[in-house]
Amino acid sequence: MAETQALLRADKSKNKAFDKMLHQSSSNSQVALCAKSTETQALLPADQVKNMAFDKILHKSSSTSQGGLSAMINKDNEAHKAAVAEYFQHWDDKKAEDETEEVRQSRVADYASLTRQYYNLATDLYEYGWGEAFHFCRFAYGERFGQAVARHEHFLASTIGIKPGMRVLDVGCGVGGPAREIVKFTGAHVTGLNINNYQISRAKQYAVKEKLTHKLDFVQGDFMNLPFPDNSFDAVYVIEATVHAPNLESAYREIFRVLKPGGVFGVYEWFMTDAYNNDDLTHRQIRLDIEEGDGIAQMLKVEDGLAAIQGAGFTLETHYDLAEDYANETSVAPWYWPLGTDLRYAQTLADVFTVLRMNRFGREISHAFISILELLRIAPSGTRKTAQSLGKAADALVEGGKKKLFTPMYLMVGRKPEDY
Ligand SMILES: CC(C)=CCC[C@@H](C)[C@H]1CC[C@H]2C3=C(CC[C@]12C)[C@@]1(C)CC[C@H](O)C[C@@H]1CC3
Repeated sequence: MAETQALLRADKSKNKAFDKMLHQSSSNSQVALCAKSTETQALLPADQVKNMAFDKILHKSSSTSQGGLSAMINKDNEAHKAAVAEYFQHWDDKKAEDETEEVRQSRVADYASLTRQYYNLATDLYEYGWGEAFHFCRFAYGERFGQAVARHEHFLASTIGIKPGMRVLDVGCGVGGPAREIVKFTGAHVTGLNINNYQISRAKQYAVKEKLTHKLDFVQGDFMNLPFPDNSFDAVYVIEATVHAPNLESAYREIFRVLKPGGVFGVYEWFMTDAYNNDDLTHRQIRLDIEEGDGIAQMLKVEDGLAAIQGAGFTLETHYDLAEDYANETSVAPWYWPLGTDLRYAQTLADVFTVLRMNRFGREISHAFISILELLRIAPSGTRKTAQSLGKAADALVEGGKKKLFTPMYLMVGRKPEDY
């Protein structure tokens, strides 16, 4: 029964990258083998099996690599090329001035493969440049980069009241950096969910390495169709992930469904602010560059998010923009500073070196190096294009942050009514 339902729910859309590869790649027989390897896979929807096989071939053994750079060069070239083509078809030659609703809707319709392929391409660069927690944060006086990142996670965990013994869901868990930190900080059990197979396999490995497997599970799945029964979790959190949703209210409604009555949901959401004007071409270009370089089909405004969380059934308990904290509270640097050019915000000497892998200067050097690796065929085809697109997004994030058009940390806390 459950199997039939899973098959009925299967996304019928074709995985173009996989099909292209099947015809081009030297690893065809490997693809076929992977696609029908285990009994478990026979129970999964066909497209999910295909995606798993594709991702396995693309990443080869790089999911066990130590760091981003060595993982980056250990890829199947044909599969990487196919992933780049599938991802960038949505943005190549698309300019802000001639953006139409139709173009945006075609991205939205393809959100699942768009998000999956984005993280197939960007994960190693993220790990190399930023670390294992894929989100922004606020910075306090004298606080190291890593400390600030962890504090952002602690803040959400304590705001939604995560306690030892609770069962918690992390939606869009990346490679599990925040989930590991929240387990250590609270003693709760955390299940991480992610659409990208590669991120899930890395998250599982880090959990083993840090001896946390008794407190952590990682499950591959789409947050638009959560693979959990109703009323499963005491708390759910999202850190900068549901911006990939094709429909935010439906994503939040799934979270509402899996939460127990009285359970709490906390999210740091990416939004364009009230200051954003879509008729202003400069504003629109900033939004488009962020969307392209961050794998986002369509970014919404704060007002849409507030309507979505309440429309999903939550009682909204708290909402405000943590980015505003820089102006009036305890932060000494804006959230976007590590991507910019101003090294004076560094709180420790170590941060100067950390930030050199992320900021404008460091990016220019590392992206030139990556281009050489691709020319020498050490890095797979399309690595340079991906790095350039991430760089463009970084500039747009800084610009959007400076102009207060965009925030990556709009906090919303909602509760599922006790009597639901
Ligand atoms: C995409 C979403 C919803 C969240 C991720 C937020 C951030 C962790 C990333 C947004 C832009 C990313 C860039 C990098 C790391 C991760 C982000 C800050 C790099 C610094 C990684 C190293 C590359 O050489 C340059 C990247 C620029 C963008």
